[in-house]
Amino acid sequence: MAALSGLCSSSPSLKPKHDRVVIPLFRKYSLAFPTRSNSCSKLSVSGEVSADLSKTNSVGVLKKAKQGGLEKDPKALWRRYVNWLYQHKELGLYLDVSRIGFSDEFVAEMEPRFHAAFQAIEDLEKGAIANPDEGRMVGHYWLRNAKLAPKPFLQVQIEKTLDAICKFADDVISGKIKPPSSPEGRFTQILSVGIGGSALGPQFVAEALAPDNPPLKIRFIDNTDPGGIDHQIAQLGPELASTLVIVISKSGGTPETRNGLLEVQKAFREAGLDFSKQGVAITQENSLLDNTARIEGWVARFPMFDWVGGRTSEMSAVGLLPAALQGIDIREMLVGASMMDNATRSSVLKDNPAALLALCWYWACDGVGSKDMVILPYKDSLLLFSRYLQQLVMESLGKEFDLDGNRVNQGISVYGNKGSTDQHAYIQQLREGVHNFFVTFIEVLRDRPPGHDWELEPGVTCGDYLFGMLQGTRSALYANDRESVTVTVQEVTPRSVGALVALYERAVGLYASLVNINAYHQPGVEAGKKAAGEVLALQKRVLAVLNEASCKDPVEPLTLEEVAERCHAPEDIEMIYKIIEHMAANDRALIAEGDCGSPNSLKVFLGECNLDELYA
Ligand SMILES: O=P(O)(O)OC[C@H]1O[C@H](O)[C@H](O)[C@@H](O)[C@@H]1O
Repeated sequence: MAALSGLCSSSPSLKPKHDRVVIPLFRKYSLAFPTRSNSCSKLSVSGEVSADLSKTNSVGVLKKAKQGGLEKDPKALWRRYVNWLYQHKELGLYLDVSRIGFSDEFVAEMEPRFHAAFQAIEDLEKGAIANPDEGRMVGHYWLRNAKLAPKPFLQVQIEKTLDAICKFADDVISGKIKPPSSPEGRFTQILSVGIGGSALGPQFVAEALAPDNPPLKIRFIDNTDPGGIDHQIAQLGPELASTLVIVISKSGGTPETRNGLLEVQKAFREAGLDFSKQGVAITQENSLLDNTARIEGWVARFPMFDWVGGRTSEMSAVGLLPAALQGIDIREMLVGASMMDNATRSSVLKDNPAALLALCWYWACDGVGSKDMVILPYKDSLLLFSRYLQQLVMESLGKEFDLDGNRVNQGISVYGNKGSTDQHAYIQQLREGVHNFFVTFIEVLRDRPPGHDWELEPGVTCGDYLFGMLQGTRSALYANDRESVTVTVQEVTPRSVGALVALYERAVGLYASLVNINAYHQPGVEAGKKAAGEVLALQKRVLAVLNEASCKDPVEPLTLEEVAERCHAPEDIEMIYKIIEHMAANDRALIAEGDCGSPNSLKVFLGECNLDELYA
């Protein structure tokens, strides 16, 4: 036992005697490697996709090497484990890639791609326009080490914002900044309104790190679901008077967030509270949200920077302000991230855990996303890590075109909750069913704070069971040729969480370079938003048509076809049916006669006629 804790501890006195000898991999091999333009079929943006394009994106030896199968000899496997084990001593973080079956030939063949990827990351950190489509720099790495920022004014912005966050959080927690009409005389709750990258990081960190009794408890409105919003507000009850509402939106114009804000402001009005005395905005300067907050005189405003993307904004005000208000040590989060950033700057593959992850992803997914990434933290507090990674990985990597305009339909699907809970849900399929995934186990060595554990049977604690479940599942999956990566941390602390975030941010950036895509834009998201806008515009036309018919005397009920005709949108009849069905279910003064199950039988009119609108 003593030997084990010595091996795994980050305490300097318990360090292993010999450092692992690192062989600079990229000097060892000098195999020829096809250039990117040779290795990828050149297709024009408008060109047809080759059915087998995916295979041309894989390095040549990939398929051949895979046919060899996974190493099963225990001695050879142990050698592989020891040979490839990555350790970050100071962070107490380990990465085991031995259960991914890549071969030395594959590693060698990936060398030129990694060279290019390391160069791209170096350029990005120096301020290159790493998001070419949007002409933006990508600077989330500067947030945890402002000295890296390419311009002095950026450095000042970062440091000033961090100081302002810490001071504001201290003032709120101490009661220096307080709500005007709360009996407690201080803020007790945070209601965070935001979506996507403006919610997922804060949600993950709150679940992972908030103390049992935080100075302020946090709740989230991360959708435009009226039921969900009502639930959050109802749960706050009278504590609305002591709730600090943080509205987070980089663009400051995201509809779901705007709606959440309007709903919360209505609740404040109804409770006789002044929202402006309890509202905080985190957004880009001069955005709609920023201007609203400034004009209405909200309690505080914090900036989001143009060069920080939503999904990599956890170390900006987006993640740091809510965390600080919950009593989480945000400077420690930044230290953890910065230490990991240093490690993942190495251009020696074996020394760079993010590069090792990217290598594993490429191998497991054939460089084309052919397998899903199942994230299994064996720790309840890390439950939301997979949801956080879903956006980070899928919004970054899920791209139709590569940087040369070839249609590649890249991406890696991410899902997972936690172990051992998931063992009683879907691990059956992972072990025996369709083989379309690889697993990432997240192992946390410390079960409980020192002095709190006890043996629930001789020699065995509750945490030993969790440990056994993880190891058992890893072995059972591997025995059936299911590959896995294991990331091990000592404890879930602000430092280790910061490091995990930074590890995956870098792995995504490197992997994006390996497959030659822009990880920092999200053109596909616009399509859904645009379509949603069109639905709402159509709904307004439907209402106008129905109003006109309903103002006639006698009222003229219309069939769906007639509504569609009068909206000049016969091709949208199905959408018109869905609009009417939704409005009818929500007491919108709309009367639908007939059977909703037989749409052609429906006749629709409004229960009241609005003459003002008719003649507007
Ligand atoms: O922070 P916001 O501007 O409100 O954006 C929130 C989210 O909106 C979009 O859907 C983007 O695809 C996400 O990357 C972003 O995080």
